[in-house]
Amino acid sequence: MCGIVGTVSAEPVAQLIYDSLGLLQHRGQDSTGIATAEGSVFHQVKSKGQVREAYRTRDMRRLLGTMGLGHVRYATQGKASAEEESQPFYVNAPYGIMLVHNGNLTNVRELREDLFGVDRRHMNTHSDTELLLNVLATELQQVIRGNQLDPDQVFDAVERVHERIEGSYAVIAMIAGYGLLAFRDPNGIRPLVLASRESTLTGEDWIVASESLVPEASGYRKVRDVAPGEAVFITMGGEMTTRQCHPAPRLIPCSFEYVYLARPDSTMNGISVYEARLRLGDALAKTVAQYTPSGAIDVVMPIPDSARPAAMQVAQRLGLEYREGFYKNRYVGRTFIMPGQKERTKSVRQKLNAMPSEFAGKSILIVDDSIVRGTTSREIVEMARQTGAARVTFASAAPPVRYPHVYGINMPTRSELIAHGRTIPEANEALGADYLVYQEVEDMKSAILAGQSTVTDLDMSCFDGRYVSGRVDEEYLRWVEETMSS
Ligand SMILES: O=P(O)(O)OC[C@H]1O[C@H](OP(=O)(O)OP(=O)(O)O)[C@H](O)[C@@H]1O
Ligand SMILES: NC(=O)CC[C@H](N)C(=O)O
Ligand SMILES: [Mg+2]
Repeated sequence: MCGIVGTVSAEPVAQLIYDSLGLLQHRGQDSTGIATAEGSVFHQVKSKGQVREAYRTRDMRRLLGTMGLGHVRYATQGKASAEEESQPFYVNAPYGIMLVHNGNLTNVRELREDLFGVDRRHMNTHSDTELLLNVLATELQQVIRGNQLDPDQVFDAVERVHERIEGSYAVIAMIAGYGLLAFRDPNGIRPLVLASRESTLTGEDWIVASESLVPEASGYRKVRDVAPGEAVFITMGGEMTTRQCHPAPRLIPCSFEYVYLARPDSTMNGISVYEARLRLGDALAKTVAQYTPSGAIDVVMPIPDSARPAAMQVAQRLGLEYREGFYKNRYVGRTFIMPGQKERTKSVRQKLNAMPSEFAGKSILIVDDSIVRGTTSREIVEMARQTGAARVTFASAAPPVRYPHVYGINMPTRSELIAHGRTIPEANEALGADYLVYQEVEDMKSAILAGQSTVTDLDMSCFDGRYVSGRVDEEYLRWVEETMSS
């Protein structure tokens, strides 16, 4: 997933970007970077790890300027540990462009060939973001007319970028001396919001970010979600222009944002993430009641953090007690987005501890938002048993994850997914619970989409194997499996 933010302001922006990245930390923990523009000079600081440890005071002092952008990375291509793949990426022509990207491109093989063979561009990393930046630079170079770059030329370039790249992308880029560009893929898979606040110098200060909680926390007013296919250009003087740059945009956002990725206090595409999670709990309660014998559950327990809203609703709907039996160490980050299975498994035990008094002799319904590799659930079931639970039922507020996610979440290999090629009883054998209940795919969709009409479809490819963009077929999935290790 990754978190991105960009801003044009009347005041220095480094601190605002740093604070925003802290708020987006849940979207990526591998590396982080900030770039600012002081006139037409870029300043940049990048570092491995999380935001709080990444920037020193002397780094912040160097980040001068009133336009800037930032990134927290959760790698989907290349290596999480590769410093040269951390973002932002920079290219010096035309003008000088600095770019951050949330998403994952699916036609990287063709892009790499064309960029080298036709455009004569050298790629120095395995990152798809480097490809994206070079496509943008090539297309911008093609459309430049006259001495001054204007928003129309920038939008023409984005139109051409949409024609060349496939997959998911929410992008923010700075063009040196000109302004800030933001655009979203024509399926609106990854999120991007636009917000502003009054400013004495420029009229308005602008911010674009992955999630709405970012501008809200800094006193900005959300203007709207950037539309699928749309591009926004904000000059360094604060003048904002937008244009739809795709002939047939559709809004098919990633369902996994609502299930797990996004913070619950964000609203995405008009849907409150928290409320969607509550509704996922309502729907799950019905399925739990259907598949478990009556009297089989004494208490409902969430796996902190992401499962709390759903678990609360399950308890309420089933008229059962809600208890917090797992204590979460707040200093350990998210497990699922860590690179490497060894680290993920170790982290579950460091992160969660079961309190025996909540388990001894009880029949527990453990609720999680999703089961992907089964790293968390396997450990949790074992911990519950070790602490004396009489019976363990496990329920997932998302359906079985049976297919790779190719749009920005690092689950590329089918064999690592606990539900791939397995029936639910077979998956449960691997988990070791007494009962295993999954949300139904259609129930998930109705729960997320309920009560609004802006979004009518969702990317649910990791649950149903239907990929909404580009050519994602068996051959491509095999190639990803061969080239990516997680
Ligand atoms: O089946 P798995 O491969 O273990 O993946 C699923 C688990 O990973 C996530 O938790 P994570 O610890 O990343 O974040 P959270 O604290 O927000 O729940 C998610 O909430 C599930 O608990
Ligand atoms: N999760 C993301 O959005 C990743 C962005 C990009 N594909 C990278 O690997 O850096
Ligand atoms: Mg979790």
